[in-house]
Amino acid sequence: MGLPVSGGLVDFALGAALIILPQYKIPLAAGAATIALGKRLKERKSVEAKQKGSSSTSETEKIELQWTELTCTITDKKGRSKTLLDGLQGQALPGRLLSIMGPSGSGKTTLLNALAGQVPQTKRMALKGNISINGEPQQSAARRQGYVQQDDIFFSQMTVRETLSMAAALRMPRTSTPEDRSAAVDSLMAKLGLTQSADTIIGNAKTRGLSGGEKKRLSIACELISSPRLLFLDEPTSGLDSFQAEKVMQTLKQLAEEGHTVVCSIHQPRSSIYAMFDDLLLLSEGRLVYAGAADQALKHFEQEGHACPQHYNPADFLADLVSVDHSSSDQERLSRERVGKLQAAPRASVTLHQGSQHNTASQNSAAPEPGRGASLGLQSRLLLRRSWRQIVRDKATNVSRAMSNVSSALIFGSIYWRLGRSQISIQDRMGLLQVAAVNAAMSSLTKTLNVFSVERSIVARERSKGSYGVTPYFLAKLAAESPIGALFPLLFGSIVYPAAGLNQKLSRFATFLGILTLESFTSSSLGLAVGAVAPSPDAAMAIGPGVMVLFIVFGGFYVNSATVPRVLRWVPRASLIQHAFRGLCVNEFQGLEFEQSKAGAKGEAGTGEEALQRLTFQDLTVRSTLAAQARVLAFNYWFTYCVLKARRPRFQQLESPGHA
Ligand SMILES: Nc1ncnc2c1ncn2[C@@H]1O[C@H](COP(=O)(O)OP(=O)(O)OP(=O)(O)O)[C@@H](O)[C@H]1O
Repeated sequence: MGLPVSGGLVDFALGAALIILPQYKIPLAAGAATIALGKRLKERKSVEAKQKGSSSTSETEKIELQWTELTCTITDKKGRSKTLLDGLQGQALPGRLLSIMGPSGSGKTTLLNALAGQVPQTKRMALKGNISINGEPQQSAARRQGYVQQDDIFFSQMTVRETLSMAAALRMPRTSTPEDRSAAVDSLMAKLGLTQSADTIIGNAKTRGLSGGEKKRLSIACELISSPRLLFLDEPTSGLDSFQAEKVMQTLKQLAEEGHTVVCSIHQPRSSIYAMFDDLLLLSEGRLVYAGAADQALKHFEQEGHACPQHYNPADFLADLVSVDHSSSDQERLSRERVGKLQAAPRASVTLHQGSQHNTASQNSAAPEPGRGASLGLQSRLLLRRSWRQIVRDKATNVSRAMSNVSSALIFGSIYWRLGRSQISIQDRMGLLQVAAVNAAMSSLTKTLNVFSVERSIVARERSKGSYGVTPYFLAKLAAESPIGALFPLLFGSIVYPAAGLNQKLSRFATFLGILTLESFTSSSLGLAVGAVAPSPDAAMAIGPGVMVLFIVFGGFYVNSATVPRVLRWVPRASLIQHAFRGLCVNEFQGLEFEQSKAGAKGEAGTGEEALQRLTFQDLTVRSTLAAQARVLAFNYWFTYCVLKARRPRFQQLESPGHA
C-alpha cells in the first residue's frame, strides 16, 4: 500500500508545510506533510536518543497517532451488513486536544474503541485498517495509552486517595518506592483538583460521595497514574452539569498543553467547550465529514454553502448539519444528499503518507509491561484490604441486612413462639426450619447479586489493564467477605432459636447456627456463579431468584425427593435449601420426645426419629448434610472462578485492509 515517496519530494512537502501551514490548518494538504514531518521528527529524535545512549521515558515521550482505511462492519444473523466506520483516516497529535463529534450513532465510540484497541469482540464483526503510533504498530505503544470510559465505576466505599493509591501500587513500575507512589498520587490529586476531596469516599446511590465531575476527574487521574502520553476519553462530559463539564474539559486542555495527545468523543458541547478543541473530527453515519483544525471548521462549511448563523453554538450547528433527518422520506432524502455532498467535499479526507503505516496484528492493549505492576503478594494484600474496606464501611447495606434479619427473626420467633412438644409442634418445627433455611439463603443471595454484578464490571476493566489476575481477586474477596457474611445468619439464628424454644441442648444450638452459616455461604456462592455468568446485572437479578425458587420447591418440605422425576433429580442434589433443611431437621428432631394426643390417633409420631421417618430423613446425619452442602459450595466457587477466568475482556483484532 505504501507510496514510494522520494526524499526530495518529502523534504519539499515538509518545507512547504513548515513555511505555509501551521499544524493542521489545511488538513487535506497538510495531512501528508504533517505526518511525514512527524515521522521525520521522530526518526531524528530516535537517532539523537540512540546517540546519547538514552531511551525516551514515558514522561517526555510524544505520541502521534495515525490511522487510515479504518473500517468496521457488523453482519446480523440474516446476513445483512452494517458499516459502523467507513474507511476513516486521521491523526491525533501531541500537545493537541482532538474532539470526535457527530450525531448519536455516528460511530464516535466505535472509532475511539478502535483507536484504543478496545472494540469488544463480537462474532460477526470485522475491524480493518492501519493504526500506527509514532510510525510503529499500535501494539507496541498500547501500553502507553490511558482510556477513560463513559461510565465512572469505582468501589463506592474507597476514598479518592485510597483509590488512586491502589491504582498507583497496581500500575506504577515495580521499582517505584512507596514514597514515589505517594508523591505521584499527591501530584495527580493537585493537578486534577481533587486534593480537597482526598479523604471523601466515592459513594453510590445509597451513600453520598463525590460529585459527577469529581468522579470523572478521578477516572482521569486513575488513567494518568501509569503516565500514558496518549489519553482517550469517551464522552467525558456526559451526565455532568455545564460547570462540571467545563472543569473536566479544562483539565483535558491542560493535559494537552503539557504535551499529552488527547482524543475525546463528545456529543454536543457548549460553545465555550467547543472553543477549547484544537482539532475536530466530524462523523456522520460512520463516515468522515470533516477532519482538521476546530477553528477552521465553520469557514470550511461556509465555503460549502452552509454558513453558521451569528451567535449560534458551532457544535449545535455542526450536529444539525451532519444529521440525517428521518422524520419523513423527503426530509431523509434531502438531508442524505446534503451530508453526502459534505462527505465528498475536500475537507472530508486527510491524505496520509502511508509509507510509515504498519498494520496491527494484535492490539489487546494496556497490559502492563514486564516489570510494571504489583507482585502477586502485593496484589493479594491490596485486594484483600479493598474488599474488607468495601464491606465494613458499607454501613447502609450492613444496617439494612442486619435490620432485615432481626425483623424476620422477630416475626418468625413470634409466629412460632415456644413450640412445646405437642403433635402440632412437629409440623410447626418443620415449617420453621424450612423458613429459616429459606431466609438465610435469600438474604445472602440478594446481597451478593446486588454487589457482585456491579463489582464484576470494575474488575473486568481493571483486569483488561493488566492490574491483577482472577486468583488473587477471588481469594481476597472470599477471605474478606466471610466474617461479615457469617454475622447475619448468626444474628437471625440467635433470636429465632430461643424464641421458638427449639432443642434445648447447647450443642444443637451451635450446630443450628453452623448449618445456617454454611448455607448462607453456599447461597452467596450461588449469587457469585449467577453474577459471573449473567450477561448483565439485570439478568443476574432475574436469574438468581428464579433458581432459588426452584431450590425452595425442591427444598425437602414441599416435594419428597424420592418422588422427583428422573430428569429433575439433580435439582434436589443442588438445592442448598434441601441440604440445610435436612441438616436442621436431623439436628432438631433426633432424641426429642413428643406428647401423644389423648385420642392417640393413628400415625402420630412419639419421637423425633419417627418424625424424621415421615420425611424419609431417617438415614441422614448432620455430618452428611453438611458434606453435601460443602460440595455445592465448592462447585459454585469453582464454577465462578472458571467463568471469571474464561470471561477475560476480549477485543476485536485489527485486520489488514486488504484482508478478505
Ligand atoms: N456491537 C454492535 N452491534 C451492532 N451494532 C452496533 C454495535 N456497536 C455499535 N453499533 C452501532 O453502530 C453505530 C455507532 O455506534 P456508536 O456507539 O459508535 O455511536 P456514537 O456516535 O458513539 O453514539 P452515541 O453518541 O449515541 O453514544 C450505532 O448505530 C450502533 O447501534
